[in-house]
Amino acid sequence: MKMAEEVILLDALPSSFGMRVRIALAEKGIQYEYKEENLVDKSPLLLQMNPVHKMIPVLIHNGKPICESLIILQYIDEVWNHKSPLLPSDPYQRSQARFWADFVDKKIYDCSKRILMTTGEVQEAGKKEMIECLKLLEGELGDKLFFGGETLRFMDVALVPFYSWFYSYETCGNFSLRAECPKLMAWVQRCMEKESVSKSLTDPHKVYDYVLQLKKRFGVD
Ligand SMILES: N[C@@H](CCC(=O)N[C@@H](CS)C(=O)NCC(=O)O)C(=O)O
Repeated sequence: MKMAEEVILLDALPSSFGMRVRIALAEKGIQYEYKEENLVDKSPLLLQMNPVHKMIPVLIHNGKPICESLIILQYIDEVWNHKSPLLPSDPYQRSQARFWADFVDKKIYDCSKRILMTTGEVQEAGKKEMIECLKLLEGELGDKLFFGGETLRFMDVALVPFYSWFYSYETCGNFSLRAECPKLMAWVQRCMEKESVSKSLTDPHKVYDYVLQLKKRFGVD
């Protein structure tokens, strides 16, 4: 890394989107300063660096902010292109990795919210759709070791943080994702063998504590 590079990550431990950035920085071997944000009392720095969405994660590289986790991953890949490429060089393969990462953002997050923050029929529909989505992802993984093929790439980094939330989905939804999606679980284990992943993922029980706080705050039981 060049001298005088300053890399700061504004993040919150339970955030899957933040975990993505932590994994990418670890894959690239980038030293950075981690700053935990309190999302119910956001810092002036976060409001200044992400005035549009006021959300974490934000990567601040030499004073300049980059927002939105998937955009941050692409930025990291372009700036630190000396090792561990996240996106493939072939344009079609790149488009496919981006497509599936976008699918995760459009579907998985939405199903999670229904599983964690609703009850009854809405929650049931969320559970059903989550299983459908994960099975679809299993199909895309096929017999490959990783979504990126032989090694961890963009789509793996985009998806694996949600594993930290699986325990909460299963506990709140009273169902077993592990039983439904064994191939995906085997992929999670392969990802977890990488230090960049195991060190970046937040303990599922800590995520669950956070979920319980959220439920209390929003009056969901
Ligand atoms: N699309 C965004 C989502 C980021 C996001 O949802 N961040 C949440 C925490 S997980 C946040 O900062 N929430 C604060 C708020 O909504 O006020 C990304 O990929 O970075």
